[in-house]
Amino acid sequence: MSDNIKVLVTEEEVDRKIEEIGRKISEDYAGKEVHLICVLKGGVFFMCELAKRITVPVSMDFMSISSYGNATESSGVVRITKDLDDSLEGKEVIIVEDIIDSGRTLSYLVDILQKRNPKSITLCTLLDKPERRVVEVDVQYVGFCIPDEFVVGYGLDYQQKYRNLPYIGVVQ
Ligand SMILES: O=P(O)(O)OC[C@H]1O[C@H](OP(=O)(O)OP(=O)(O)O)[C@H](O)[C@@H]1O
Ligand SMILES: Nc1nc2[nH]cnc2c(=O)[nH]1
Repeated sequence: MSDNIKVLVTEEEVDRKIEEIGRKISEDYAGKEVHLICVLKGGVFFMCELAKRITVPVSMDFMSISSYGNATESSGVVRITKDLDDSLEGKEVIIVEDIIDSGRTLSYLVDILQKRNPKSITLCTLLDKPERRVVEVDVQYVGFCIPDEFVVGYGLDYQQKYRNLPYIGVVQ
């Protein structure tokens, strides 16, 4: 049986927002190059669309961190399941996420990636659930602040389904 999904952010709103963030990053990094790091799997749709909107030179790498498994609540356990391919030495790094919830994943990531000597690390997320924050994280680029509801679409899954929805929705 398929679930009923209530639309929270439409495809048009997501597209417009990504264009806006892409423009802002291009202005902020004018004359520089950016190295985008995608946190798999959820961040992949957002990062690909965002990369297309950035006008300064872009390189990309991918990393997988497991913090949730198939549950809808954070276990607080974060582990690297796929590390980056490339060095971060001297790079202007932007970590791209689909969502920040407790903040544990990004806090952990920033800690370990800072040790690899990037020139800078900034954080970019499509969605933010500020009410859920357990660990403080300094996020420079936020698409939408959303209420404390479990959302799917645009990379976000419910039991591995719905990542391919072109909008953000809530499973009813
Ligand atoms: O702020 P936090 O509470 O740490 O939660 C955010 C993390 O949770 C989601 O990943 P998930 O573990 O669901 O993996 P997935 O992207 O492969 O679905 C999301 O992509 C973030 O990485
Ligand atoms: N799919 C999904 N993953 C999450 N990880 C943290 N919050 C969420 C959420 O609302 N939806």
